[in-house]
Amino acid sequence: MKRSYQQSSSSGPPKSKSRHNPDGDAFLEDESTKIFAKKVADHYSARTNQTLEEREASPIIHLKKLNNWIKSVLIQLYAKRGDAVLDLACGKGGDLIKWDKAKIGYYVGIDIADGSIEDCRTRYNGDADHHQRRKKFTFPARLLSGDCFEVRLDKALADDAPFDLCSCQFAMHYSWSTEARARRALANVSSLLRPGGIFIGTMPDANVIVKKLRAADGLVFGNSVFWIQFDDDFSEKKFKSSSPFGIKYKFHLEDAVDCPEWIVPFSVFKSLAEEYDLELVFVKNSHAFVHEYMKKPEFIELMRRLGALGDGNQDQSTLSPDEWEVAYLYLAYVLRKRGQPEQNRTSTRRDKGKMHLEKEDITYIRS
Ligand SMILES: C[S@@+](CC[C@H](N)C(=O)[O-])C[C@H]1O[C@@H](n2cnc3c(N)ncnc32)[C@H](O)[C@@H]1O
Repeated sequence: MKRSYQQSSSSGPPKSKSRHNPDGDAFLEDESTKIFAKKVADHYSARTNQTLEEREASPIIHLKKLNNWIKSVLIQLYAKRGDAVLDLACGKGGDLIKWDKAKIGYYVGIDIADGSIEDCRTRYNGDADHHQRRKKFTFPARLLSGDCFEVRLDKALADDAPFDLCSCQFAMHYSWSTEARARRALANVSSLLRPGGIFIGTMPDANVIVKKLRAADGLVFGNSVFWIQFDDDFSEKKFKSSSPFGIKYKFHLEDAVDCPEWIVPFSVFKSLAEEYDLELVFVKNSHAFVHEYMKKPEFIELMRRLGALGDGNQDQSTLSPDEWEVAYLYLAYVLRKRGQPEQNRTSTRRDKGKMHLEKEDITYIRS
């Protein structure tokens, strides 16, 4: 039975008036939720592609490389040849090469930021890759622009599902502004994954953020590359377990992020996911993730190639302590959709995608 977390929230977060309809289907959003979703979309849409030189000069270049390593490890662990992949909040398509290396069979990417989807399209086509011109991707693709934490995706993607793997990298926390959005996010993942399908992701680690908040003098903390600021509403630094949604903070990461985000208490995420038949395989803070997978030769070699810790040769540069502290703010998770995989899964879905995407091929889904 679905439980609503908002029943006893007479004070404290969330301030939002959104409500989960216990019947399950109708979700109402209030204006402030829409405004914040638009703020997030505008922020990411406005971020332009960097040249290789600009990227290498970034104060968080090694953190970006470390995050790419974490995503690559997740993809290498769970993506199989021929898989149909759904990339929720795909951004500018920064993971396309990783999917290509995993030899997936079909890719659907969706993001709320129109500008990012357009960049993803050009990157997929190989027209304007800012890193290098590369050979064509080997999998057909489809791109959509829309709010994947608000819109029902099962209808928009009826011809593309079921997916073998769903990925949501550094984005699930944007769904946690209200219970309705958090549920929509998980309902979308669950309804689109096949039984036995895998959901991989990365998001902020609420335990670490709250611990740092409590250790700080005021409501702001950070270092040379990031700061996090909570509103006065949270001056007591206490969070009710009955109100786990809408705990907003402002996140600034040099050369990357500057927008509102929401705390995702992992225990709530885990139990809400179970309501949608998604069972936890593992969760690991990024530090523990690095320690665990840096024991394996293939991932040590991948780290060397990506250069997150420097290239081990003449290059003396490496991840700074401040970047390593930012890495600690994140965790990686893997969930599995309950049920047994079907023996003979039909794969007509790859015919739905194209190998070259025109502007008109992008589907705009609006609520
Ligand atoms: C930190 S970026 C990560 C992008 C990509 N997943 C990656 O790892 O490179 C967060 C992304 O989430 C997207 N996003 C935020 N809210 C969203 C929503 N409601 N629906 C779809 N995408 C959303 C942003 O537009 C942005 O591209």
